[in-house]
Amino acid sequence: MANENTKMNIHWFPGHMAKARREISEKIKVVDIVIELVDARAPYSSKNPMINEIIKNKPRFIILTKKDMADDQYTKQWVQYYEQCGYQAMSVNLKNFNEYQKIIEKCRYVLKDKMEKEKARGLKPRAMRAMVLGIPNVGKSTFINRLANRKATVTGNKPGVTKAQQIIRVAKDFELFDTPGVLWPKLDDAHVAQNIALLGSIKQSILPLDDLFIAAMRYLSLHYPQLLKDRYQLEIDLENENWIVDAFDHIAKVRKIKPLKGETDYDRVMEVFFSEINDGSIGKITWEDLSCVNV
Ligand SMILES: Nc1nc2c(ncn2[C@@H]2O[C@H](COP(=O)(O)OP(=O)(O)OP(=O)(O)O)[C@@H](O)[C@H]2O)c(=O)[nH]1
Repeated sequence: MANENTKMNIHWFPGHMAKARREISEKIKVVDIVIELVDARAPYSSKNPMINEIIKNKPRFIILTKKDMADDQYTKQWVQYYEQCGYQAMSVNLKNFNEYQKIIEKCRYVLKDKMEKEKARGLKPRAMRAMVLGIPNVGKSTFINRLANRKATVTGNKPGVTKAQQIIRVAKDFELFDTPGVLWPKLDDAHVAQNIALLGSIKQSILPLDDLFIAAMRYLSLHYPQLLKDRYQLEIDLENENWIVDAFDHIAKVRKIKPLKGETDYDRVMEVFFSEINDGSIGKITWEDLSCVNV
């Protein structure tokens, strides 16, 4: 995920949020369906907290990306949950996904009534129009590029849309904004900030790294002890008050990290650990279950 690191520099200030919101609110007027991307490894934390207010009551299709890096069991539960909430939902690995027709078909299904009503009112038949939204790093560009498949024709600016935005036609009856709406995560919530730092959607270093390390280790020891055992031959006993120091020392030993001035090189241990979390080499991990939606 080396190229992800270059993308983690977004700092959201109130001005940025207001601008993003304004831009999306403007575009949304000419959109029939919103395709919202969230990261399957933390579907709640990778959602924008104000999405409902921003997109109002537009039909929504929620796509959980990076399912190849998430826990399949949790992913299934999250997809079911969104379906129960009345949305279309699907999990994908965008690196190996070629069923974009399926996505277009689902959009057609959702918009069938609307399009038929327009036809019955004598309006000229037109293509459905979609817009992709999501917080940084969830796969928006990958999704748009693949869906557009480069062959897409640029249909140009439409009335009511600012100049820089282009709408591309990706099927006879399906159009898409060529740039995604970038939304902010709920960074004032410590649980969310930690999760999205672990996903690589914000710079890990904007949080106290040792807190992030402790939270991640605690979570893994409770939910994925086998992954820690397989990757680092590490078994954590949270009852032991020294568990975190032991974990640092153990990983340093297993990864042959040289001591610094006679002490475990804690920074290097964290660097190794976070990079293995980011590139998925520790295993398929989901950082939150459905219990967080009631928070
Ligand atoms: N393993 C895996 N990687 C993915 C998937 N989808 C996207 N990626 C990777 O995630 C990184 C971010 O993807 P982008 O498409 O640039 O994400 P974005 O949402 O446009 O990011 P911003 O431009 O920061 O808003 C890239 O390295 C992609 O290759 C997926 O389903 N699985």
